[in-house]
Amino acid sequence: MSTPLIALSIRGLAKRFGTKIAVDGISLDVPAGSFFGIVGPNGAGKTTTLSMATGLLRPDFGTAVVHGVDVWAQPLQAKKLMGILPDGVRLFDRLSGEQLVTYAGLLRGMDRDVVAARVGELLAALDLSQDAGTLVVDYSAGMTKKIALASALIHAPKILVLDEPFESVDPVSAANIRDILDRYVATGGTVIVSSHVMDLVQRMCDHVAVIAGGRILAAGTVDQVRAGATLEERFVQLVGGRSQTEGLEWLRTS
Ligand SMILES: Nc1ncnc2c1ncn2[C@@H]1O[C@H](COP(=O)(O)OP(=O)(O)OP(=O)(O)O)[C@@H](O)[C@H]1O
Repeated sequence: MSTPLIALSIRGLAKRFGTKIAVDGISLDVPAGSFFGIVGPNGAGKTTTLSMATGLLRPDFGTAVVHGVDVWAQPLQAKKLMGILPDGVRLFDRLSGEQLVTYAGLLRGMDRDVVAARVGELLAALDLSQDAGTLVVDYSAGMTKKIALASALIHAPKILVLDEPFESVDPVSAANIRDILDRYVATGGTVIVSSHVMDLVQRMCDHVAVIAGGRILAAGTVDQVRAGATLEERFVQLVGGRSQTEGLEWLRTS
């Protein structure tokens, strides 16, 4: 069997905030054309890792290479290859949804006519056409997530890195987004998603990495990692930390 092409290669990424080690030397290969899930408990280091891997947060140590391009040594070339949906996005929210996605396309150096056509299609696919003219500051949380996703897709990148893309998104929109991502992967694109929803990751992704305490606890195909159990069962086994329900005796109404 030939070695798979690697879309994203992370080596020894580490980040400390004061005394807190958020990411403690993470190495990971994401095969090209894979749908790769990143899961882990709150505070595990997922966002910090993805931010360092996509050029948003400078690592203390380590490297990230996207399709052979070093993210920190050649940021412009690397960013052309990536579409990023960061967590807690701060958008230019005094623009309308349509203006924001158009701006994202023009920033990428795309032709104005192509941008206009794609913006229309993206807004329709994400059920935002009705609100194309509404200012993003007036969007709901789910609508904001979707318009940020549209901005990440407009230039048809080779790799998509999506931090919690389904958070706050309604089930119909989530199904539409999954269809869009499935089609993108089927045509050779690579998707990396972080999520807390194990069931979703198990159904949607072909690969997964479990992160806790800034380290990788397991990584591989979903079937390898879950090893016969459900991903949720395996996650709880690996991560531990189910808290006792003792205590909180005061939390009752009678
Ligand atoms: N800018 C920052 N300053 C200080 N500490 C930070 C900063 N960003 C993250 N941390 C800390 O680093 C650790 C990892 O945070 P991170 O946001 O990467 O976790 P996460 O896995 O994405 O969590 P969640 O699932 O809750 O979104 C946490 O302990 C967090 O408090």
